[in-house]
Amino acid sequence: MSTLLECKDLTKCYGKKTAIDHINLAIESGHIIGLLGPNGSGKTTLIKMINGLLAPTSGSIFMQQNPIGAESKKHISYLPDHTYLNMNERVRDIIRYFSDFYEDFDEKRAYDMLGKLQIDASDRLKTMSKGTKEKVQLILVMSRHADLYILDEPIAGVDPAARDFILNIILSNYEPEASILISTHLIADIENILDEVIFIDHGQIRLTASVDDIRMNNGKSVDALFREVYRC
Ligand SMILES: Nc1ncnc2c1ncn2[C@@H]1O[C@H](COP(=O)(O)OP(=O)(O)OP(=O)(O)O)[C@@H](O)[C@H]1O
Repeated sequence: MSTLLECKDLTKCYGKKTAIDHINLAIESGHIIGLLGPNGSGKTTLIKMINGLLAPTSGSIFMQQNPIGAESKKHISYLPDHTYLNMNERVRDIIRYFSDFYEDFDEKRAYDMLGKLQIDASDRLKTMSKGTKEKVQLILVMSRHADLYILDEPIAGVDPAARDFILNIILSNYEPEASILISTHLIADIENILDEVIFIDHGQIRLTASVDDIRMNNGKSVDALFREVYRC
């Protein structure tokens, strides 16, 4: 096990608003980590900085000892909270673009997952339901052989019956040495696949713990602990 990602004294301000407040964080390889926090706690801001889409106000981020940049992007597969795909495209054409763009993209894996979810690769995105579009985007992201997968709300639009199936697809399509950082409000649905959680609040880390420790020490599920910690 080695450190994949490190945030050192990381801060992001939007004008006078501090969205991320002097965060220190390390993500080890081979773990599935839930990034959990209430609305506006800073999850998406943190994720965007890790993906090089926002510049920190101060502090630094290192991916495999390198600062965030072109090299780190080769090793991070990112599912954003909003789609960036062209809705007019057919799935098979998008797969071809991804295959051309990312050296680590595995077309066979993408078609296997599409088949399991009975999604027709000749369909255009704009003809699909919101949940199916989300499944396609998740498949694209999980079809890369990345070292770190960052999923911002991966199952929000997927119906409850399909969620377990999607989670299994996530689990069966990443290498044991890779890590997955998942931001979600659907904690109860996802906590069974998590190894660790990070609770974030007002841009600060409130708790980092293994899911087993939470269950043993608190006698609670992660969902129950979250509701207790963040009770309004
Ligand atoms: N572009 C922006 N300009 C100004 N303030 C912003 C901007 N983006 C986010 N913020 C503020 O930064 C804080 C953190 O927002 P962020 O979107 O990172 O939270 P989040 O935890 O992802 O929220 P949610 O769970 O609702 O998606 C919030 O107070 C938000 O209003």
